Amino acid sequence: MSMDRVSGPELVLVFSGKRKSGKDYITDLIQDRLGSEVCCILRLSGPLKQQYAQEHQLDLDQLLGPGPYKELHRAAMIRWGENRRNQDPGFFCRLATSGAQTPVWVVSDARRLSDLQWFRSAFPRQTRTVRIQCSEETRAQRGWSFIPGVDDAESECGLDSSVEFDWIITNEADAPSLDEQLQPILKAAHEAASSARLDQ
Ligand SMILES: Nc1ncnc2c1ncn2[C@@H]1O[C@H](COP(=O)(O)OP(=O)(O)O)[C@@H](O)[C@H]1O
Ligand SMILES: C[C@@](O)(CCOP(=O)(O)OP(=O)(O)O)CC(=O)O
Repeated sequence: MSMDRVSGPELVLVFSGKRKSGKDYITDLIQDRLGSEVCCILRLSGPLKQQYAQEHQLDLDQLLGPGPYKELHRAAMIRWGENRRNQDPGFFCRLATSGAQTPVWVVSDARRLSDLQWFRSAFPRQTRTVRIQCSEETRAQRGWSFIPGVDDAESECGLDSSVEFDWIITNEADAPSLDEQLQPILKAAHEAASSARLDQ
């Protein structure tokens, strides 16, 4: 089946959540369930890290991974990205989405109202928002500790209030299983994929 789509996505799932809440883990799981023909993961931090690594001679693979390396550079990357966004709020959204061709897009890391606004205005019919949440204890077990200038800044708190999410996922050991919680999202994705097939 050809996926050379020119018509844009059928569904755009925009994820947000604090660092170590599990955004990468859960969006990977969703892509696993849907397959890469149906679903691509778009990271707004992807083009940011790429450009930042190039300008500062850093190891891009390590910046993209979940380990401590990116934390060393996070505060400076936030400042660098904010400069860019202040000039053009859609800058990273446009770069991250250019070339995406699957019917379902999973955006793994919205952080600011301007990110949501960009997707809602570019894809008003297709955009749904998903919040991933968990306790600070769980985040700490995954390696998180509070850093002033990072955890109290817009990058982490920009979507804490005044957003009504379409779905909220609790990523904790004692919450219902992720498969169960992700069911309505996967259902919407399957529907979007079949309507894309009908359109072809
Ligand atoms: N439900 C889970 N089960 C097992 N490990 C998890 C789960 N959720 C997250 N993790 C692990 O916790 C760490 C942080 O998750 P990650 O997805 O990188 O968070 P974020 O992208 O929100 O910063 C990673 O090492 C990840 O594999
Ligand atoms: C400078 C950043 O883009 C770094 C984001 O890196 P990740 O998206 O990898 O972070 P977490 O998954 O939440 O740990 C943050 C920003 O404000 O743009």
